[in-house]
Amino acid sequence: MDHSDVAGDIANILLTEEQIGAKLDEMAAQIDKDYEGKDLLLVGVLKGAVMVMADLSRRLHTKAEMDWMAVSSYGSGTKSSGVVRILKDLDTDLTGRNVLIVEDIIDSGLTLSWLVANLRSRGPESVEIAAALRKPDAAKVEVDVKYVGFDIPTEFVVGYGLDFAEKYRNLPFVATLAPHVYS
Ligand SMILES: O=P(O)(O)OC[C@H]1O[C@H](OP(=O)(O)OP(=O)(O)O)[C@H](O)[C@@H]1O
Ligand SMILES: Nc1nc2[nH]cnc2c(=O)[nH]1
Ligand SMILES: [Mg+2]
Repeated sequence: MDHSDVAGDIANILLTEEQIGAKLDEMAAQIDKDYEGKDLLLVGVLKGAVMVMADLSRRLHTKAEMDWMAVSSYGSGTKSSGVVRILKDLDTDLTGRNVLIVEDIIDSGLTLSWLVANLRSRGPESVEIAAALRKPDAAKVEVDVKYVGFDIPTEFVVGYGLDFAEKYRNLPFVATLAPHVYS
């Protein structure tokens, strides 16, 4: 195996591509029910949410717009700094809109609690959250999540949009990394 092959860096696969796909089917069906007859604006949080946005939005029958925000609280490390910065703001005016924030993971909850408050201050009709993953035991602030894929243990995971130092986002599954990767 050469050093560009990621297989040797994976310790444990927590969620397979099939498991993620089946869960997104359920989440999309529920969102379709809840937003029937309403306008829907999906707000993806770059960069981690790219995969879940692509896969969840393509399962919806509801007419939806998409916009993107980039906020960062992690930098290149594995711990949240608690400081959220807007790196790229929305292009869309949220006045009167039904906003559904699409996220890859809720860990401490700091990113989303900040983001929900920020978006709510812009005069939307509603703001809800859809997240593929959540770490219940890592919560530092409670975040009210309407649609959640999987609750996972408090371990640093990569794949399906989630990176370590910008790598591993392109893995189709969610996994932990082998210890040698961190040293
Ligand atoms: O609940 P929290 O502890 O706040 O963590 C969750 C956030 O951290 C990650 O983003 P990150 O800031 O690493 O940027 P990225 O999406 O570009 O990887 C992840 O994509 C969430 O947005
Ligand atoms: N890659 C990655 N980013 C995160 N951001 C918050 N929690 C995590 C995690 O477990 N993995
Ligand atoms: Mg993110």
